[in-house]
Amino acid sequence: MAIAEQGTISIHTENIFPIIKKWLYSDHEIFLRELISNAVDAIKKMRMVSLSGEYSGEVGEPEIVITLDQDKNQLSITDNGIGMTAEEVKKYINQVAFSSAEEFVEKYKASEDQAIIGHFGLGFYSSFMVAKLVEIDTLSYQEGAEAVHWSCEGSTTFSLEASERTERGTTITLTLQEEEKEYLEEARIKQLVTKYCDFMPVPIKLGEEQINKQKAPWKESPSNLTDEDYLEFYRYLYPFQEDPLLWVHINTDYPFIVNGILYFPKIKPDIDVTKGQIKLFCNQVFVSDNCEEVVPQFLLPLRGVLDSTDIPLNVSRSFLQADRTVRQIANHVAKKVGDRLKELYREDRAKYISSWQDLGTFIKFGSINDDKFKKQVEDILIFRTTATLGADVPEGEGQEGDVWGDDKQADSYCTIQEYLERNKEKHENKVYYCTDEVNQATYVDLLKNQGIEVLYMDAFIDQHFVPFLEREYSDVKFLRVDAELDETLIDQDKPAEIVDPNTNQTRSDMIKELFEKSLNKPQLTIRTESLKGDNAPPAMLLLPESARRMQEMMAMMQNQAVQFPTEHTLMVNTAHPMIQNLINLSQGSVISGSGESPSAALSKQICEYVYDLALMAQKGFDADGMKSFTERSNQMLTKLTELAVK
Ligand SMILES: Nc1ncnc2c1ncn2[C@@H]1O[C@H](COP(=O)(O)OP(=O)(O)OP(=O)(O)O)[C@@H](O)[C@H]1O
Repeated sequence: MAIAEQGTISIHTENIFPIIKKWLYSDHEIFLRELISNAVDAIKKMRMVSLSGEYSGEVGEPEIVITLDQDKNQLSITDNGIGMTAEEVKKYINQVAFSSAEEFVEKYKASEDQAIIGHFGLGFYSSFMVAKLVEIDTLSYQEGAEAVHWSCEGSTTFSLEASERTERGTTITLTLQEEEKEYLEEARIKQLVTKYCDFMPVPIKLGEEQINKQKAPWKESPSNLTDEDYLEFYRYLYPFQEDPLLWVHINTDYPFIVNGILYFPKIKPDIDVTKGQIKLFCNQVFVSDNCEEVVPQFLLPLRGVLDSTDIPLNVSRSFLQADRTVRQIANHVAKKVGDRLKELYREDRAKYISSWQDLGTFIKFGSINDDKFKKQVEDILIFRTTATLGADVPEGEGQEGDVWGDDKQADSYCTIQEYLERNKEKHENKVYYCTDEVNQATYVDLLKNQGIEVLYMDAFIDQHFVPFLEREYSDVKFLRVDAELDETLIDQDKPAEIVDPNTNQTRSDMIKELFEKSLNKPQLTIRTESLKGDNAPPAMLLLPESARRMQEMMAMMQNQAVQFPTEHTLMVNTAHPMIQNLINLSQGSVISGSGESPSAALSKQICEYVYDLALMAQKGFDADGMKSFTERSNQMLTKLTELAVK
């Protein structure tokens, strides 16, 4: 079809009112935030005009007063700001979406701390979400200005007339709709002022009483704040919570403006890392608790306040995420957080270490999630080690409850790089780690006694962090202490002694066979080695790293507890005197009638017992295992006592 007509689609203002009323903001309560923001702006503008010398009269103490009139069903907000002339009312109020803020700021070139809140020229109209009648009573600061009264009942018609007002400033009076009467309750208004306007820089009064805190600590210079000030602010924002570990004060005005105080709380295991607790402000006006779009995910466990006029807050979430400035701000905040951690590491190592349990979770989570952050913190990512590296903590500084315990003996911590460097000669590109200090104690001891250093990776997050480290250090092998025997633990020099000339069997072969027969578990691999060191146990279980990981992964995917791997190795220490005795015992010549000799039966029982003990060192027993272990123990003790009394 040929184009018959072209034109411009016209929008009628009549259509705009219902939209404002219904959909401008889904939350009706924010009308109060908008009107108070306008009042604060008017007061700031007055100060600016006065500073510019354009106004020489008294500015007076700034204040905003909220009045509630139950009888008239009215809520009003009065400020002693700049006021408006009839011309300004026509220009700024009648023309919806024509904000004077840009124009004003351009004219007076506002300094940063005087920044104006309003930008869009729609905030005022949000009052129609709750009011059936809105009135403005205003007198401009300008010489010779006449007070005016504007009123509108939520249609496109308004009336503008002269007013009796004699005081400079503006009063906005809302006659509330029937279903919005909650805004006549003092408690509701106080709650809203605390939520949105608590830190606005002008006293807000309900009658005689000031109901906002007014001071915004994040706008202060850090040098003016003491530790107690920071803690007090935290307790105010998050009452009944444990004090934070540390904080970072962000004060940036180039290339974007962002102020804030972020706190590191103690991290609870049940913390929801998808929900942020940082409060977003725009020019000291509370905007939202949803900081998920503005700060990188790994920073979500942090708490506190971020305030920026450069975050476009009236836009959709997806737009926010894609916004370049927002991304820059997010990166900047992350960098500041990293810097603060590095500063603590440098300047107060003892505190860093004593807070490591919480900071570590955060730093590891951040490293996994953000490459830039990882690079920033990799030199301060530490692990507790079995090596004694000299005191990280000066003598006498240990406190009860600190990681180095009551005996003031500091645990040592080091980075992966330091570990690798230090152990290069002994075992290049291998990291031995322990995930459970209690259950893996035997293995850790064995390695420690042979001078092999072990790192503790026993934090909740380490299960995910070890695979991450493996990707990072691709040529390094990470071995859990029970995964493999290090060559240095094995006495290689012991000659394979042939003890049975008929079969050519060595002692090791015989031990292996004895255990295989006695235990009769096809999935269990028996391995024999002669271990160095007097304290080496008679036997221990080895869980191959890859099989164990696979099991852990499956358990995680199915949301089940990790099962003990059925495929494992019982490593029998042929150098242990008990194992050596066992061979002699199994070959014992006592034959009693038909069947097994008593000594062979006893050696079988001891084999089972040795396996029990090795299992117990790893994971403990289930109910059946415990029962047979107790039975076996009692039988063995009975035999021992029989021997003793003979
Ligand atoms: N209490 C007041 N005193 C003086 N001028 C006011 C007052 N309230 C509103 N105005 C004027 O009306 C204009 C429009 O206000 P409105 O709240 O609609 O938009 P805004 O504050 O500029 O932007 P936003 O939509 O972000 O709130 C303001 O820019 C200001 O010039």
